[in-house]
Amino acid sequence: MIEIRGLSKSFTGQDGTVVQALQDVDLTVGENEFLTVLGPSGCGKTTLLKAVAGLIPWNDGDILVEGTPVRGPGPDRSMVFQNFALLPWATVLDNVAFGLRMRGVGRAEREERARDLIAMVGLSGFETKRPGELSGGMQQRVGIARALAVRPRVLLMDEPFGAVDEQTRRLLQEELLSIWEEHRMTVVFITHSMEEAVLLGDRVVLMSARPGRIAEIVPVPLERPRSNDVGALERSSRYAEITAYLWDRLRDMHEEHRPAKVAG
Ligand SMILES: Nc1ncnc2c1ncn2[C@@H]1O[C@H](COP(=O)(O)OP(=O)(O)OP(=O)(O)O)[C@@H](O)[C@H]1O
Repeated sequence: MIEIRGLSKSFTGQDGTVVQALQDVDLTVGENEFLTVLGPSGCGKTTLLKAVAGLIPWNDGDILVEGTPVRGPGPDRSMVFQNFALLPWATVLDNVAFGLRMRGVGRAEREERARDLIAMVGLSGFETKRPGELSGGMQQRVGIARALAVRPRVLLMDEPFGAVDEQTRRLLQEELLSIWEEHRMTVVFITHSMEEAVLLGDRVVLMSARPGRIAEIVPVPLERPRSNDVGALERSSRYAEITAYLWDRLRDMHEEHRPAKVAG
């Protein structure tokens, strides 16, 4: 579904220093797979996602989505950002319908589709509100509805639940799981939370510190559907085993990058 081959990306800062954000990344994401990505801060997770979204150019390598090389953004891919990135002056309805409007979908159809999506994310009744009038969790629901409005084959999520409280995060995780269970699409989901990575993912990609590479891919053989009893899943021994393994691996990766102690 998504094939990333030999992807490298560097940034040149204003002072001329070059930061190698990604180096030789190979990754294949399966059709309708839910892939979660974990890695230390600054290892290039967002850069990887933006490249797949077609939002930034890269130096080397190829990205193919359903066999077609990525050359820029497209209706087959939608992105959900951590900071919601909604239009502050537009209503919930207009925010959700925005992508459809850009694609020339007529008003009646886009509003109908937007209303359905608003209902799907539990925001019926808030159509005429503006983002500033909503809580963080509600704003992220709008972000998700907006991303889904164009019926993408690929949903790219950059730490979407990082800015909301724990309870809201849990609700959003369950909602996302149930939307994905019903509508199936390929999801690449970045998170800083090991628990979240395991709870949601079919596989967890561990990225190493800069320059970002794929350190390991850990399968998550937990049963699906998972949305109906996330609590039971978290209490299972298999869940505990996988999260413990990820902890160990991330600790090892951290140790590898710690400067060696000087003797004496
Ligand atoms: N536009 C840019 N210009 C210069 N450097 C950049 C730019 N975008 C990212 N970088 C650098 O590239 C590296 C990777 O950044 P990226 O945001 O992809 O990391 P990340 O893994 O998503 O981090 P975090 O987990 O903290 O969000 C970082 O060192 C960052 O400073």
